[in-house]
Amino acid sequence: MGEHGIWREQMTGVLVAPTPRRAVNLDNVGNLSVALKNAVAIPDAYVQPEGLRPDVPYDGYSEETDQIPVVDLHNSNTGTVEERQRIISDIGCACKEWGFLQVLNHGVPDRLMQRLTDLGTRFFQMPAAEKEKAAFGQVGYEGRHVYMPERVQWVETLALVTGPDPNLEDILRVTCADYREEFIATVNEYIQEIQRVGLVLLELMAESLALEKSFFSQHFEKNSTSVTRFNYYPPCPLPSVALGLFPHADPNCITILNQDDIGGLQIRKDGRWISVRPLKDTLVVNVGDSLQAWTNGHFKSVEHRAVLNSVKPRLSVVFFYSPYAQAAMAPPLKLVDECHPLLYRPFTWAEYFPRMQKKRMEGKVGIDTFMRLDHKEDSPT
Ligand SMILES: O=C(O)CCC(=O)C(=O)O
Ligand SMILES: [Fe+2]
Repeated sequence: MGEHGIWREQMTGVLVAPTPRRAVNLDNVGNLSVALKNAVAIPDAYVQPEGLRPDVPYDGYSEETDQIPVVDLHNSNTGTVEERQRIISDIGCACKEWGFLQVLNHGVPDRLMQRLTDLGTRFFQMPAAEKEKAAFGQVGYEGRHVYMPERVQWVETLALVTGPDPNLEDILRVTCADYREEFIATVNEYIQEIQRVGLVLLELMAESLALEKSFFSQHFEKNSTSVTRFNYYPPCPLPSVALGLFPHADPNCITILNQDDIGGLQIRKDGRWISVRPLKDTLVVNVGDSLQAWTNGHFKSVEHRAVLNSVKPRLSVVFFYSPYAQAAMAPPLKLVDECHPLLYRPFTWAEYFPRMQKKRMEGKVGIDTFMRLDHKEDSPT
């Protein structure tokens, strides 16, 4: 069962202690300093080492923010050949250059997205004891995310296996009595919709690489592996020293994220952190490490992190999508040539996932450690 959640730590009074437990340098934090004027302290475990503290505040939007690719899927099925070709090419560029895009007109009803985020928020706003009834180690509720020894991420999560053997009903069995049925039905409805979007994206991605349209998607149609995770970031009195999620790349193939309108997701491009502006009714799409390897490095997984604000809680619902566990992710010959020598050996999700999980990776190095052909220390762990 879960240990202390963030809220419980607040209850202990640590967050309202009159004297800061650690001196915090508020220089160079831009407009966050205003919000931080009345800040007091947060538990030491949430204070990150200098090098990890966010150098860009959650709403520090820049020119680069506006260059993040936004692709309108409206004509992906019904448009002219040229319109469809344009979408394919935009998605291809986004996956090669950014590993990241936002998609509009994806077809998931706005009402459903809203209902899902409302129910997720309702879950996290329950008392700690209620949430902890849904804590089962790696799945379900987790109120304290220790990432490196002694370092904790300022987030609470609810992780649900949504494929191939969903555990949603088991996880919620003894909690959320008032809205359990509605929560389960809404998640199930959302999963149907988001899988459909995922398959469309995988088809467009394959076409952008001049592969058969079903090259990737055929391995997702039956028994795909998916986890859906609700991330809840309570307001943090000292957002310039804490982190919601440490920098990481997702290990799966593609990630589709539905978020509220607060903001806090940042991606790293060419060494710089860029704040992603939440766009209404838009889904965020990440290339994950497995797809980077499967495409022989033509697509890049994106390093990203979640930063905090001191005023409002934030919720994101993240769908991590991978093929069925035994599907061989082998780069196609078409993507291997003199300029692009074979980088990764074929692997399955069943093989990669447990290895990656055992070794907590920092930043964007997981796939290279385990699957890259020229990696020297690829020893079994
Ligand atoms: O909440 C976010 O914006 C990021 C979530 C994320 O990166 C993850 O859950 O892997
Ligand atoms: Fe992520």
